[in-house]
Amino acid sequence: MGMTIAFQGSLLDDGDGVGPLTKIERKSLDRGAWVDSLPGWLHGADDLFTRLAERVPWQAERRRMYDSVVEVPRLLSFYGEGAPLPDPLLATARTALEAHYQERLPTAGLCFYRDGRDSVAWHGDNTGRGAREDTLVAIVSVGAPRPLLLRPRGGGETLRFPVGHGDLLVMGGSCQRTWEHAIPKTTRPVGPRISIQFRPRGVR
Ligand SMILES: O=C(O)CCC(=O)C(=O)O
Ligand SMILES: [Fe+2]
Repeated sequence: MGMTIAFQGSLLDDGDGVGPLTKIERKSLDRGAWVDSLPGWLHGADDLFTRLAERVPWQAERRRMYDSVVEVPRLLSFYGEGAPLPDPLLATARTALEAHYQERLPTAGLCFYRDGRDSVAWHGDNTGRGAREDTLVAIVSVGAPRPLLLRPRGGGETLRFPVGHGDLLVMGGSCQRTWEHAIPKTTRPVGPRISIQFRPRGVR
């Protein structure tokens, strides 16, 4: 906690930085899952969007689906353990999250949703130990908001969290095993959004 206060002070000077995580709100979901959310957590989010859009080596990926090869409907970039993050503000965000949750979050996955045709289908981040253990996935969003949807695996009410412009959303507990999340496609005109997912070792 002392750490949180220390870097807040040092970052307020130039407008960039993160707010106090003490204001985060937890919503308990059933089956041992929870979601923490803090809108507008990251200051300077719009400039960060511009920097990331320009500087990150974005990749279009193709995946095999049955007999055909399909383009993944978003651009991706992955910063594995030890890889320097593409922006100092992301390093600040990670340090704050690690201090708050008392857990190392050494990998960062970045997704670029260019427009409403880009999306991510229903899934849990349960490759690796997320398949069996409780995990934490912290998502920082910059650019235009898109709804992140959450629903219990096997059916149930869908929850909707609009995320963009510096919002923080953290999925925890059993969330990756017992719930699924998605960013649905939309035909409405929407601006581009970049999502940064911080994860513990062995979670993907
Ligand atoms: O764009 C997001 O915030 C979600 C991305 C996601 O679920 C994933 O990459 O696993
Ligand atoms: Fe995910």
